[in-house]
Amino acid sequence: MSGDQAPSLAILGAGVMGETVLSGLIRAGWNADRIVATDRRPERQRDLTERYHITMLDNTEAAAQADTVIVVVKPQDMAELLDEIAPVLRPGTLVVSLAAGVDTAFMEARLGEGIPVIRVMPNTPALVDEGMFAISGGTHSGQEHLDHVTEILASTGRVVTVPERYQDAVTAISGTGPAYLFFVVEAMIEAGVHMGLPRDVATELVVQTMLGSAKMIRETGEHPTVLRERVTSPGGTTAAAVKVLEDHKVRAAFLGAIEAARDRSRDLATAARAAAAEAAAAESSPGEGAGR
Ligand SMILES: NC(=O)C1=CN([C@@H]2O[C@H](COP(=O)(O)OP(=O)(O)OC[C@H]3O[C@@H](n4cnc5c(N)ncnc54)[C@H](OP(=O)(O)O)[C@@H]3O)[C@@H](O)[C@H]2O)C=CC1
Ligand SMILES: O=C(O)[C@@H]1CCC=N1
Repeated sequence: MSGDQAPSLAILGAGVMGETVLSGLIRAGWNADRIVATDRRPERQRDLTERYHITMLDNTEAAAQADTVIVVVKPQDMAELLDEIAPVLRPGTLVVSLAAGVDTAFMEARLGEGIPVIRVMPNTPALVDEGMFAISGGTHSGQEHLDHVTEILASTGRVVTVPERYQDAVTAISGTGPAYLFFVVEAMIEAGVHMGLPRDVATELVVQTMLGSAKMIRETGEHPTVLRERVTSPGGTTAAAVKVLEDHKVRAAFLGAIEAARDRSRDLATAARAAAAEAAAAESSPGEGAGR
């Protein structure tokens, strides 16, 4: 472990999700001088420094100093980033990936023997401390690593440990899930506006209804079908609405959409491996165009 003064956590690739984690740590009381981050674009680096008072470094400087390195680049950029930091990691440094599709075997193969890795699927509601994180350990990680990552992430949401084989489905449900719910909210607001409600009134009605319904599911512990049935008066408005949703096969559309997300998560693993193979080919024959 590094000394008291050294940064103990590095966030490599501070885009949307990297900043979500970063802001959560700061809100949870982490001292900004214990966090370093990286990003490719200088204007983004300046912006993050101004807003969070953290130090922006390059990837190797950050990875060499931190006890825990969180990698949050797109799956296709992961091979290049892991190859860049592998030589500078100190033994025992924990590497945590938040990328969809990138499995622990892929990370371990690039980082080398003995580097513990954890795969996490986060979601953006962590920005308001209501995130959902599912974490899985790799071959060289133990319970202490899972506990450490749980402690870091728990400040911004709930954390569950799952077998890694569930991660593509998790990605489709909770990682991608906020987008489905935002989509439903958008559609309901537009319906309100279509029927003549002022947009701000429609938004207030829909957002509070979404929040209240989520809270009701959690706090009553009742099955959603039971809660829906309680809203559905015989011959009433809800029955009329649900019939239209069933006629349009909305339930089947959700199943299809979520399966598509799960399949895309699997494809991203293939894409990450293809990007790695392409980079290796370019490295071994630099004269043929794609060499760095
Ligand atoms: N957004 C979400 O809701 C969720 C995202 N994730 C995962 O998080 C990861 C990031 O997604 P997201 O935050 O949305 O994407 P972003 O594009 O917003 O963030 C990635 C950031 O990393 C930067 N970057 C890329 N390569 C490097 C590098 N080699 N060194 C330093 N910085 C680099 C990018 O810079 P540049 O813009 O120049 O490319 C960008 O700022 C993905 O793997 C995704 O699967 C997981 C769950 C939810
Ligand atoms: O769309 C994506 O690929 C990322 C992963 C889960 C949510 N956003």
